[in-house]
Amino acid sequence: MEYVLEVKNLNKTYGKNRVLNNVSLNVKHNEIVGFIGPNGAGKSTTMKCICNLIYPDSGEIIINGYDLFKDREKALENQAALIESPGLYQDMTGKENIDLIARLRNVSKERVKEIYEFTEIGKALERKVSGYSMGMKQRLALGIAILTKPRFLILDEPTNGLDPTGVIKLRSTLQKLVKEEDISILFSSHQLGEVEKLADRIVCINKGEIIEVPNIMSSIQNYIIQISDLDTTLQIITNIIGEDAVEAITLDSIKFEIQNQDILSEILFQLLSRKIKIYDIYKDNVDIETIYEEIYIDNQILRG
Ligand SMILES: Nc1ncnc2c1ncn2[C@@H]1O[C@H](COP(=O)(O)OP(=O)(O)OP(=O)(O)O)[C@@H](O)[C@H]1O
Repeated sequence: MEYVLEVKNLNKTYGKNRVLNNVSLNVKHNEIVGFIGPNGAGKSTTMKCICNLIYPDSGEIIINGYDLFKDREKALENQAALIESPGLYQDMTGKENIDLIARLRNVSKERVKEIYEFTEIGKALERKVSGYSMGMKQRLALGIAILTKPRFLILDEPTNGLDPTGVIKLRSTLQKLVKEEDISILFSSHQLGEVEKLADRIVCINKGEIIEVPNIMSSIQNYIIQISDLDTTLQIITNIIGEDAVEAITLDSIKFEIQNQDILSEILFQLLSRKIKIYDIYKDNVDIETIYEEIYIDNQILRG
């Protein structure tokens, strides 16, 4: 099955306020999708609909092939969610929290052991949750969420409240989930750097509508090249791609933007044939903040 989540034409109004307008998005098998958008854009509302916590006015949600509104139990069986702060029993130990849910859901002893390991909480699993750091609580909650081996995980702002170490650890935990547990993930976040590092793909929402992410992430490639002769190199690259796409950034390095690999080959060929030494060349990725600015700040239509 290609998709673990298909959301089609979701609409939701609160009174006269239309908060979701024909929202459609999907998550493919083994994919991590980042869901971004400004405050009040509709991220949580979309996620709550997917988790069946609220009903949309219209639209379709299919989880692992099961229609959420026609085959609710089967659809939800394949899904786990952390929507608000982890709902853990603070007066119980980490282990007791896991064991309790495992008993309620008939989870095997073997799986429970796997989850102890997964949390990477170690001996502290014997301590009360009230003394845990935010990161430990989150890993525990994630472990509990995946006890029943769901296919799809939905996380609303999972990096909220985590310190930098917690954020780095969460990233590796989620990547491990995709690899080892065969899980696909949809997560929302305001921390653009995190989205960029974690997501395979980004879905943007603004004022209740999904916006196409400009394809600049894949089509534009920025390179930085360090060379022996700045002036001649500038001239060669400018002749090939025009002066707007080239910029000297230090006394011996140049940044340039190309649309396809053939142009890069042409540039390198010409530099080498003019006996210019290339000390270093590397790709400078278009960062997500540039994309965010382009979508939400520079775009007049969206601003209005
Ligand atoms: N229960 C509710 N009753 C009325 N309006 C609501 C309700 N829940 C959300 N809204 C409105 O729906 C819109 C979308 O809110 P939502 O929480 O989905 O945004 P969000 O993208 O998750 O924002 P944030 O990044 O701030 O969490 C907002 O205008 C919000 O005020």
